[in-house]
Amino acid sequence: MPLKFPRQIRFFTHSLPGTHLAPLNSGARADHHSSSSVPFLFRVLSFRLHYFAIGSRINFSTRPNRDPPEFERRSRDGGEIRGSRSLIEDEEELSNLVSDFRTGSLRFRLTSDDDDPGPDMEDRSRGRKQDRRGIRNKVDSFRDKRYGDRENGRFQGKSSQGSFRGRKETSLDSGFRKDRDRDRKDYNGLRKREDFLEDESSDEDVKSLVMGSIGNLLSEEDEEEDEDYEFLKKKAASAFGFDKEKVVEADKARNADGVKTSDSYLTKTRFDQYPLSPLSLKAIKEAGYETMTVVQEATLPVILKGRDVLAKAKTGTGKTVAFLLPSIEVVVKSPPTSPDNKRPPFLALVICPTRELACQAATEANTLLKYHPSIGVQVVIGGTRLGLEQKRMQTNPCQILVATPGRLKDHIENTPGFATRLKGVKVLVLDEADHLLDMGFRKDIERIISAVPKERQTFLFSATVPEEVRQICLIALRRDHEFINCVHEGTGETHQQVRQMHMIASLDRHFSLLYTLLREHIANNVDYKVIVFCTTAMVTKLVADLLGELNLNVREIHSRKPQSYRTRVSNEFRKSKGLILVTSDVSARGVDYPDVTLVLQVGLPKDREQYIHRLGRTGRKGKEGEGILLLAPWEEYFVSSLKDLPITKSPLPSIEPETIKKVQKALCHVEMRNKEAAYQAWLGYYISIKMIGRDKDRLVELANEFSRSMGLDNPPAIPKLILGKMGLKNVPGLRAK
Ligand SMILES: Nc1ncnc2c1ncn2[C@@H]1O[C@H](COP(=O)(O)OP(=O)(O)OP(=O)(O)O)[C@@H](O)[C@H]1O
Repeated sequence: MPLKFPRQIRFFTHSLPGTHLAPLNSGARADHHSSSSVPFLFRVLSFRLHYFAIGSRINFSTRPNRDPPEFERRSRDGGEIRGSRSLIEDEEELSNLVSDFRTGSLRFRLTSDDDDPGPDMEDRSRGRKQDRRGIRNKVDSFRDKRYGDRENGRFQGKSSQGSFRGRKETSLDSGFRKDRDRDRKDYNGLRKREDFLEDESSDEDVKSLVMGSIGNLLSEEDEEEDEDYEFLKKKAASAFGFDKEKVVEADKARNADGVKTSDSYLTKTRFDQYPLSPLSLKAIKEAGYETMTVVQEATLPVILKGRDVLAKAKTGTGKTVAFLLPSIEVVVKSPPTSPDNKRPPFLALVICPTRELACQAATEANTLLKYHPSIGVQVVIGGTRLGLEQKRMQTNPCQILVATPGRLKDHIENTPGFATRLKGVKVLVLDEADHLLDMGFRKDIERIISAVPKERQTFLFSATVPEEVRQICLIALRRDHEFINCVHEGTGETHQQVRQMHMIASLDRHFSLLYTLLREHIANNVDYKVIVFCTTAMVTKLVADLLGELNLNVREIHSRKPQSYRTRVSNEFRKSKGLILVTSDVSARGVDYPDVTLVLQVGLPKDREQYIHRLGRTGRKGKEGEGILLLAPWEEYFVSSLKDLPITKSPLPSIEPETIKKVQKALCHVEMRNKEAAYQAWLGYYISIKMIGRDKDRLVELANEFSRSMGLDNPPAIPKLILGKMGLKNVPGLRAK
């Protein structure tokens, strides 16, 4: 039975609540963390799509607000999936559909308007109206089915009060609108992203295919449905009794008092003004932390009261200490476990998105624990042998565990006694929460949340809080959690003391330009310390090789390097000056390299958040810094997503003919196989970017431009199998082997 899954599936978004059905008080926590009780729908919703359609048509849509580039306009065809069922009836089916998207196992055919014009506009509009009615009924019946039994209990009243009231409503609505306006972000949640891919998989191409295909599906703009969308949002909120977060705008409050400026990261509040353990205070002092940073001052009192917290604060402003310090307090206050206990409980669990970040958090924890000899920290991360970690955890019992999600899940499933130890968790921290919740980690996080007790305190910290995070709050945080926003509205999420520029140059000039910019920076900064971000691991390798050939002092970090190497280089870069680190997004978030003078981003960052986090490697702790984003003309559209940030277009520095020759010569020395790998990875990356990847012919033209920029007359041949996986079979301009 044929089923058409055309373009317009629209999901509910953040406004749907999950488990937060009870008024919260300290004694009524038990329900609030159950991931199992979270309807699947909410997890689907977290993809930030709006679910409208029922009947025989399921439509996907995002709402792009920018004019697409020329080549995109040409191919604004959307895409249609044909499947074999005609109705998504319930959560399970929806779940299957989405997990099929995730795994790419769903077999679908993309058709263009040319080969299948679909219904005319009038029909579509009629269809939509029916769909809207359908979804209204769906919301009602979903609520009744799931929560009918609670209507007479604590849930009752919440729905009648509604949740979109007063300031909270305004804040959420405007935030939501802003988010909708960022069209690509609306389906970012559906794409496994590069840094995750790099960390977790070697098969970038397959995943790129999945990303690209999904991107194609989520392309249609449809402004007509605003009204219904609003209706549904309110209806859903009312149906599920969703309370909005409390927004504590720390900077704003202080500005009003005239005490400090929005960009000052330190406050006058001392740590000893709070009831912290004297041993922690001693360690804090020794670490050189005299007063609290803004985020520490804003979150500590709330956390010490026992509340869950979602905190947003700019990069490099001390979020790690902000969540570790109160976590340590919880451990200090817990009764000691018997030394005979073979499986002593973990009391605090910190989850970080990358290995580097996990190691860094553990190091900070050890600094704060200096005078708590009885409290131990362990790190479990990918890239090391599971068995070694198992042994380490057995021989060095610890109360604080810092982990990356994938490896943590591995231990839950494979390490005897591990799950039991997790049952002791009193504090759960999700660091860089938004990144953790990128689709690739979402399932792991859900699994982890279901493995720790419901009765616990939870903190989510990040410099960026997109919609996905708000949705995961529903399953991770208690309903009475506070959203502490330390980013003063209007200042943007980046630091004022970091000068941001973007430059637009054709691809063939990128390498020479990069070299020129680095040379200039080095000449002007004796203690230069530069991070160059590249789009993929293999492009990173290529750029590092090239800069090395040009005799610059370069190190590289990306997922294709062994973990031991990554750790060594990371430590070296942390301590050094006069060094350039060329890296993929594995270094984009959270990594605390002091005194970075310049962050140079070459090519399109995967999204606005990633741009902000990458830039955040400079200007830390109130220091000055500089950021340059180098794009090709066809990537310039991305800059509009940064329009609220103080980034300006910079003229291009002149490139000496000598420089061009030197770079060309250096390129000749870069190994051919590295160029081939970079070319393939480049294609894989850009095919996942909707604005670029969906016009395959144009994409290949651009890839071949990239190939020429590496000094190749002919683009490298790509194995047929990979071309097939990338959906690029028979695209003119490609060479197959
Ligand atoms: N109260 C404090 N006083 C001075 N320095 C501090 C204080 N708290 C933390 N720091 C230092 O500030 C630096 C940045 O902290 P951290 O890495 O936690 O920032 P972050 O906000 O998590 O950044 P990102 O968003 O990039 O992850 C670290 O070197 C840390 O040791």
